[in-house]
Amino acid sequence: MSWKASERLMDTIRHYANFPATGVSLRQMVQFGERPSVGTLFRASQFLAEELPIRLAHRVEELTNLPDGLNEMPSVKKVLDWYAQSFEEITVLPRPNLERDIRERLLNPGKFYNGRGSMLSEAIPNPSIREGQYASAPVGNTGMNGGRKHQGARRYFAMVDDTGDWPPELQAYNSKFAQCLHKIKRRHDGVVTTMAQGILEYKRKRQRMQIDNNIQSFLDRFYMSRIGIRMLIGQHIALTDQSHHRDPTYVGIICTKTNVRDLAQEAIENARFVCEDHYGLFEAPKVQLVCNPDLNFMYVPGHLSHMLFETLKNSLRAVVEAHGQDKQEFPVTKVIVAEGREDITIKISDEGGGIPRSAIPLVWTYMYTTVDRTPNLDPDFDKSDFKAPMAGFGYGLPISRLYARYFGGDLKLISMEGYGTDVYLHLNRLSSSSEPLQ
Ligand SMILES: Nc1ncnc2c1ncn2[C@@H]1O[C@H](COP(=O)(O)OP(=O)(O)OP(=O)(O)O)[C@@H](O)[C@H]1O
Repeated sequence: MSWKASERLMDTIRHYANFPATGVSLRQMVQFGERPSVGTLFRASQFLAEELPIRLAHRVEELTNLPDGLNEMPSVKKVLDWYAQSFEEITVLPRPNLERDIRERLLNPGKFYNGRGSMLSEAIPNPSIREGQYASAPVGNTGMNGGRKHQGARRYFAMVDDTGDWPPELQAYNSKFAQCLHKIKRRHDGVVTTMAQGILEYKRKRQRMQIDNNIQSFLDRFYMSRIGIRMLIGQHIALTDQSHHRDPTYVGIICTKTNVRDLAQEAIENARFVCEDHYGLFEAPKVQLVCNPDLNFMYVPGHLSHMLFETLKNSLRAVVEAHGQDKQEFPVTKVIVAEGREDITIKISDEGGGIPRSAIPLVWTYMYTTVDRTPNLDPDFDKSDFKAPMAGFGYGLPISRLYARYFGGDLKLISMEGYGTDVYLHLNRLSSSSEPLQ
């Protein structure tokens, strides 16, 4: 790979990094409906063609300025190059030249659509975070009163009329743009593993056991931003690709009727399977699930599966290790799902001996694990987004908490040392809260 960012590109990146990211809510993401029109998709592409470079630019800036030589680690540089290259690909993609009336139609959809054009439910602040907790750069420092004005002009969703007679350039641009996003998504598949590798390189070089608070909060911001970028990209690709017959409960990758019991059951089976496999058990410890079978809500099934699988794996591991692999019977882990007006809460209770209180803050740090041997980190090992290339890296809990917070939920852990652990996964069902990026 000989790609290298030019000085000019870095200048453009610095310019984009002056603008704040615009958070989008789950509710806004589903407003597209099952089959958005060419015009609507084009508007969304235009939003993303500015928003994604802004988000990527913030990451490049942060990676460039990482303290204490962390920015010099080969794997960190590799990640930085991916971000810069993706930034370039989006910003150089030629936009179509549109006739005036088409531009009018796109910009003032209301006029053509019985006044229902650009309706948009506003995103409310994310309740799970302190203001600015995952924000990229000091906002306010945007010069030319840039940020705000710029932000107001851009909307993620605008319903544009669906008469079908859009010029072919629009359709062509939409599919080029989606292809470009697809390529970028694939390029970034290995970011978590490669970044983890970079942190390992740093820890070895500096002979550090743990990472400090600065680096911890950088990683939180970095991975949170990655969740958002991939969410927007994944959503856009899925919305554009209307070739196959889709499930009507899906809008992009969001399922408007995510069935909690089915997903939990599947996560339990997967975690038990991994546990049997890992410890060579005839039968993994049992898990009891208490959940209303009709409980559905709007969510991204991939995110929920990921969080459940990670926490269940932890519980099963703790149970087996606390009671000994040679046991015939283990205490049952309980998964209780409660349905409130605001939240759906999933409690995972195990009798795996708990965690000492002094170690609780550590479980949220990256790279904290009680697995003796961290597995070999080959960035190509498993590039799938959700499955567990991280086994034994200590990424399970902190990343799951980011997923929960991303849509206004949270992940909490309470332990009784000597007995077991309760993990509470709160999922916000109002879903109008913004991505926690501002
Ligand atoms: N239910 C639990 N009971 C006891 N200890 C736990 C439990 N959940 C997590 N831990 C402790 O917290 C540590 C960190 O958990 P985390 O899920 O972040 O990483 P990991 O399981 O070690 O590796 P990974 O999840 O990345 O494969 C674990 O190594 C374990 O010591």
